[in-house]
Amino acid sequence: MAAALQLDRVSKTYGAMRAVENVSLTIREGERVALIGASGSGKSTLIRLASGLILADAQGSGTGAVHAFGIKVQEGGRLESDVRAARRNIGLVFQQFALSGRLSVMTNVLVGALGRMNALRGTFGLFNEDERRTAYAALAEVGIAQHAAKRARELSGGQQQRVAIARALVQGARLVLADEPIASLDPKSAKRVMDTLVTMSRDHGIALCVSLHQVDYATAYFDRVVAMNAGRVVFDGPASQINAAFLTELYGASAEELILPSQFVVPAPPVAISQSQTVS
Ligand SMILES: Nc1ncnc2c1ncn2[C@@H]1O[C@H](COP(=O)(O)OP(=O)(O)OP(=O)(O)O)[C@@H](O)[C@H]1O
Repeated sequence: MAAALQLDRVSKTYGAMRAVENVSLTIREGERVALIGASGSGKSTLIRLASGLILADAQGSGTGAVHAFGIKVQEGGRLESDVRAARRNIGLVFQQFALSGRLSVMTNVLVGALGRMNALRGTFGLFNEDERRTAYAALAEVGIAQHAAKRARELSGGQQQRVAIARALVQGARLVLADEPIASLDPKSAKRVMDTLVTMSRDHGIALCVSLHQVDYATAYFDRVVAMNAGRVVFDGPASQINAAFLTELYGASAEELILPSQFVVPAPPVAISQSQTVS
């Protein structure tokens, strides 16, 4: 079975800055991975490389390759000519909500269906009844169907993130890459968004890779944690091995950024987000 995501010796340089250095990483179908690391460690760059939004350094054939479900995204510093085929399987959720604020919530979610529509229907946004039903069901699943007719910009940050998650569902994404999806949110909204992401992943078997500043969320919601430092993967293993001492050892002076603030209340364990629970 092809991996949901496979990065093979991928690097990215900006001028003299090695943002990502020789990273190889495999995420299996349905697997949930948290990506942690201090500011500037390369998390966002890695997610952008994985989705083909930016090109890796050219390093000769056989290196710098990214595949999603066996379909090539890029290799050797070149984007695959039919990158749309790979992107169809990849849903993206960003820190800044990446919705069209003046369009309705419903239309923003329907955008997820564009990749499967023919050019004419897509250009004019001629969504059919089936697509509208699917979009409404996705909005209901993330708990914001009641806001379907509102403009996206009228929603709170957390609600907008849930619109982006509904859009990934409508897209039929089998892998969701989320780049600091809770960084701009208050703790209650952040927890709700994390619950929604993990529930979506569980219920639909969608692989999930989420970059997070908050180590507490990484360990509470994910079995596998990948930690980055200065563009390199410096830890890839079970969340249970992550503790304050480990982080201090691993990150030295920048550990403070990663260690839980003492007043933080750890969110409910996965049992609270089991399949039987619907997101409200
Ligand atoms: N477009 C760019 N041009 C130049 N340098 C960049 C660019 N994007 C990222 N960098 C640099 O690459 C390094 C990695 O950045 P990246 O945004 O991937 O880190 P990050 O771990 O996601 O950080 P944060 O948690 O603060 O978002 C940083 O030193 C950053 O300044």
